[in-house]
Amino acid sequence: MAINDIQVAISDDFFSAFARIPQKQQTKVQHFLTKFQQDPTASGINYEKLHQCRDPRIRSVRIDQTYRGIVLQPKSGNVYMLLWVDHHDRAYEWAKNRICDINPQLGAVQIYRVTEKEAPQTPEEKKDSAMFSGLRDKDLLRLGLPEKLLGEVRNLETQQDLKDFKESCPEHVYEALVWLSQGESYEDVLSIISEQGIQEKEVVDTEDFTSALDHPVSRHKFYIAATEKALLDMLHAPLENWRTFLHPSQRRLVEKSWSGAVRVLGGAGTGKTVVAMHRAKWLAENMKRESKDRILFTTFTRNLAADIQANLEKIMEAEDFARIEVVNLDKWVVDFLLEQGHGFTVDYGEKSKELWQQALEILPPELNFSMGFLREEWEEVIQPFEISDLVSYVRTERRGRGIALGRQEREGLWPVFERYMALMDQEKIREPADMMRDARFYLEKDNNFVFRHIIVDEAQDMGMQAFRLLRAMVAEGPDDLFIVGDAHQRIYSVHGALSQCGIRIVGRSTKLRINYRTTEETRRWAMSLMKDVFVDDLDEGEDLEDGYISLIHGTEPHLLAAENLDDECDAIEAHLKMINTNDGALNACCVVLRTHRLLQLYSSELEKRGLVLYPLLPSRPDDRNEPGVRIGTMHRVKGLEFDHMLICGMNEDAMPLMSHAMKSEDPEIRKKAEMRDRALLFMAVTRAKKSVFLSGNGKISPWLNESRA
Ligand SMILES: Nc1ncnc2c1ncn2[C@@H]1O[C@H](COP(=O)(O)OP(=O)(O)OP(=O)(O)O)[C@@H](O)[C@H]1O
Repeated sequence: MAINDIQVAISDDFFSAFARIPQKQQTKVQHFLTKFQQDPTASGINYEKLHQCRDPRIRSVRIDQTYRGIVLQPKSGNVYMLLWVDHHDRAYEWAKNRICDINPQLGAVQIYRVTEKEAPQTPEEKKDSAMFSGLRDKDLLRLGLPEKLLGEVRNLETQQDLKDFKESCPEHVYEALVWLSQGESYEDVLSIISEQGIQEKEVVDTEDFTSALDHPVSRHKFYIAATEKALLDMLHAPLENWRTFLHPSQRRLVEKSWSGAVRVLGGAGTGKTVVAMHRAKWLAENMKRESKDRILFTTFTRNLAADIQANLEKIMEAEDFARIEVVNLDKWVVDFLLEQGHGFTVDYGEKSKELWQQALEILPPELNFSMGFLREEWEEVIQPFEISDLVSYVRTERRGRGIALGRQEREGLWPVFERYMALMDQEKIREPADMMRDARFYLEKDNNFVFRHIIVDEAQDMGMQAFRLLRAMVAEGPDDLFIVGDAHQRIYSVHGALSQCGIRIVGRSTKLRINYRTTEETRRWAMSLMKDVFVDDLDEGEDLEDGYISLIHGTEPHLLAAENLDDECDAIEAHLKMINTNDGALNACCVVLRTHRLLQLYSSELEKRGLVLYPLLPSRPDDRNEPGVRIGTMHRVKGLEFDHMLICGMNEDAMPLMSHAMKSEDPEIRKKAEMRDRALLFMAVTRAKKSVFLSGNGKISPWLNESRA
């Protein structure tokens, strides 16, 4: 808010237009905005009425001789809205058919475009072939459709018509139309949007822009700078809309006090990380200044934690940011245990294989179980349920195991597990899950709640020990835990249901549904991979795939089955060259392979063809200023995004990978291993913003075949 209670609201379109004008004019716009924000009524600001403009409130303002800003000046009140900036002619053209008003049903500010000649608006006139012929005018208006667009909506017949209409339509109405066009019922769409705080109001003052700007839909569109500095920072920041323009469904989750732990599900690219970051910011900003409480923002992977830390620092004041610790959970545990004098080091599998071999020496010969089976029993039963003696082992239900074990077999197996534990003690090492358990014991012993709030990203990859530890790190109460995740992308851990770990989310569970990253074509292809499989909801229920949409469109994923490796690599090279010609920037392309062996093979093949490659390494962040096609294993791209994804080497033995788990005697373990690879492919595909290319050679992956059928 500037002086004299004058409000200057700036639309997201204005920022996009600003980013496109030359630097010289950008500087002039900044000078103009500083003046404008101080006093939009100053005599130096020349408001000019546009004669051909459909909206009588729209004016142009002079930036310099050739550039103009487009402003809305309501008849009454102290609100000024900046809508666009451009070269004189283009600015006038933009403004000509634009209308900015308050929707009489919802009370939100909307910007939309009417056609030169509005379609005839005979009430209830409907074509049978029209997409929304089943709905009455009043139903459409209830969704917030501006009355002036009713005729156009009545004329929409195909998906393409709907796509073309996107530019004219307010975004939240377009979302509702897309849901309807995908077969969601009108009632379901109403309930999705009312969940976002978008509801019909009984009384709306269509001249009260001050109140209307507070509506969640308006806040998704307009930015009100609190200070001059905030405005200038906003102009200087690269244009990343998520920093400011949260979708109503996202804002609702961020700015709310919850009575306990919250779970947020959402498909790939629906902004879970964005929401989690804004949640941390909101919590920090709403703490009492003198409070010593701390917030933990934790993730599964180290790289993501580093990214989030850098992003939070950009969007927060230093004083608030200082209250937040951003760290991946493994690292927090290691540091915490070190402080406690725990004396064990974490082993990520380097030493444990040898210890298993030693432990296996005492397995009675009549029990013919492989090392793989024993390790699975350890990871799926002993470790998560913290079994520490034979009596408990014999009594355990062994959920999720496909091979039954009788009492005698368990009695025979138990000494092997005991020996493995003793060897670990002797070597002073612990597996990551055991480190988590030990950390929890320390916390529980001292009743030590280290944090006031905890935010968890990538929760699908946290196992039971992680959830139990998180529960012990924060006292149960309002806003204690905020957990976001998507089990479609579980590529590491054994599933730990929240409720089994003491985390109660009943009545505080919600879903993000709009995909901001991938195209609708990619989203659907990825979803088809999960068509007939059970995907959990991080708890004991199922995450149904209904109700997700993407508002961006592109090409269908390109699938290629080559005769041999040479042909496949030639096709990859040709595809990359085509992208380079059409879209530039090879550094926004990423090639991924299932294994390190395949990564080496394809890297050398592609280099032979003269392509410059930039390997993705765990030790360094991806620096997009460096040239080269990005290349890495599929696991390496978790949490990242690229314009174009190329998923190569999709052969029968690579996807799903014929790993130990896939060869397990236990059908449940095979099923889980296959599911992990499906999730891995799902995750890799959904890293793409613009296009996806999938290729294999010889006998190709059944997943490429299935989707080609
Ligand atoms: N409100 C928003 N406005 C604009 N862009 C957004 C918004 N929310 C999210 N995005 C963008 O969408 C993309 C995906 O966001 P994010 O990484 O938070 O999603 P996610 O659900 O965590 O994804 P995944 O689970 O696939 O890793 C990012 O490019 C982000 O900047």
